[in-house]
Amino acid sequence: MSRKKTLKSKGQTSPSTTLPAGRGKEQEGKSRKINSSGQALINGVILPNRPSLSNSSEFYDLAFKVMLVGDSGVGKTCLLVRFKDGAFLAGSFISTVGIDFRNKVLNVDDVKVKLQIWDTAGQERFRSVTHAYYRDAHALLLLYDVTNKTSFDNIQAWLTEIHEYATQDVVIMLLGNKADATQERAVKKEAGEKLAKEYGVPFMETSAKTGLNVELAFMAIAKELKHRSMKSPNHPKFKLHDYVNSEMKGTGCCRS
Ligand SMILES: Nc1nc2c(ncn2[C@@H]2O[C@H](COP(=O)(O)OP(=O)(O)OP(=O)(O)O)[C@@H](O)[C@H]2O)c(=O)[nH]1
Ligand SMILES: [Mg+2]
Repeated sequence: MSRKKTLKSKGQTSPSTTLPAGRGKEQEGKSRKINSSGQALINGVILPNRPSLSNSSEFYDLAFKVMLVGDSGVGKTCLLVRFKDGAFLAGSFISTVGIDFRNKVLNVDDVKVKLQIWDTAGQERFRSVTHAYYRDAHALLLLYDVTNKTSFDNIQAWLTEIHEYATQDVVIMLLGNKADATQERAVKKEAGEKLAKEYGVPFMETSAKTGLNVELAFMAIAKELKHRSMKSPNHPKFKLHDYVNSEMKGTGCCRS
């Protein structure tokens, strides 16, 4: 496999992936408009141009799109900032408007895997914007907040939405965030485990505040996507559930 330096021209596909030409169902005809600057608008929200996976100057071998989804306030933006910058956004909560993305290249068993991570707005009014991006996603990190029972109860609805808009083989992982907030905890870890088992998805508790399992969540996704795209009879099968269960740390630790 040759290591590529990415090209800057628009519309090029990555070595590992092709971008679907179409968009999510919701976007078709419904409330999609183009403004005078040529930008796409859904329900009045300006959509950022979806960057090509290869549109960066970083070296990588494989590239994938990962989406963060879940109710507003569960900690999607904080999780991404912790992963990308190793910092925690404490203080006042600034809700994401529309959608944003950050890139990070991980070294997975000597293969450079670039994750383009899309941070979506959890607020209901931006839902149609989020729908438009599901189809391009290779993996979804679905978050709830362990201090907010409603965000946990809404996971089922999120999964229904995912099954409607995302591709069939999208990798899904369930994360119970804010595991550091022991005093305010409203959802037991066992409840998260049970729900994840019901839906057959891997699960872990995370904390954007302490960094608990944050690196692991993204690394596990990167490993799974890498193994899927490099399938070869000589490589032993990667088992995402087993990897997560063996590497996961419980609350009280500060793995980052
Ligand atoms: N204690 C604790 N607080 C957290 C954690 N992650 C996020 N928060 C806090 O939760 C609030 C919401 O975090 P965000 O990351 O902005 O939430 P979001 O999911 O991006 O919300 P939307 O953009 O509206 O969808 C902020 O006040 C954060 O400081 C965590 O791991 N532990
Ligand atoms: Mg946000």
